[in-house]
Amino acid sequence: MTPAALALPAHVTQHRYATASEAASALAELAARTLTTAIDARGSAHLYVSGGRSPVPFLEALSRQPLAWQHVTVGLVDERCVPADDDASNARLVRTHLLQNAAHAALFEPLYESGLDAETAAQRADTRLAIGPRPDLVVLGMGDDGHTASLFPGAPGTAAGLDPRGTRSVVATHPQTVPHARLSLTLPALRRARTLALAIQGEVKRHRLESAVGAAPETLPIAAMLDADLPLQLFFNP
Ligand SMILES: O=C(O)[C@H](O)[C@@H](O)[C@H](O)[C@H](O)COP(=O)(O)O
Repeated sequence: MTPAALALPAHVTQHRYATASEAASALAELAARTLTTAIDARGSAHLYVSGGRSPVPFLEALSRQPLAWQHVTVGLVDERCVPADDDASNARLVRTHLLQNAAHAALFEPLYESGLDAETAAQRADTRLAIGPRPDLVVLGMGDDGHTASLFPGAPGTAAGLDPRGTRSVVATHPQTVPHARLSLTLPALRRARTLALAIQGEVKRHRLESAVGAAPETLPIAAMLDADLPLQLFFNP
């Protein structure tokens, strides 16, 4: 049964599904359409994905989508400051679950350079992204605490990352609730996306997202992504 609509503003387009598998397939189809449209229009496409546990079905479904993957560059919205072969690495997650099947032909741009401290790595990534093209699709997740990318409530670095007038594309954050320093795309960088999607699951996240409407981004960073001038494609399953 399709879940009830979430109490969100009208500019949030809601795609609600009974199961994680259905939601993942639908998001993968949106991604394939978006990337193909970008390639047809500009000859290339740039996709930025999130890490964590819940994106795996989406990444696996997207890897099987038949499109001109050789013209697609895949990036990360955030990363843990760990070696690329660490279980916690989002680069490892993407290499394992997305860069396979048809999508093996895509170009991958990691965010973190192993061995660097978080601040130096953030500056290096910022330099790269600052001159990069607009993302065609950014796919965000959200933690139970309302963090998105690696912009965690109250964490050192998050305020700089949420500054709508900030000039950085990438910041280092140091959340106390997770074991590793992080790199995160900033709000201005995320808002450059031509298409922005958010995929969440379960009632805890449903209520956290609904409570973010009108909330201060410092307390609930996901609130910054609910601005009226930022169309958002929400994918939800219980
Ligand atoms: O590196 C990360 O952990 C993600 O980018 C992060 O922002 C994620 O989207 C949320 O933590 C939700 O994670 P789950 O989907 O595993 O709940």
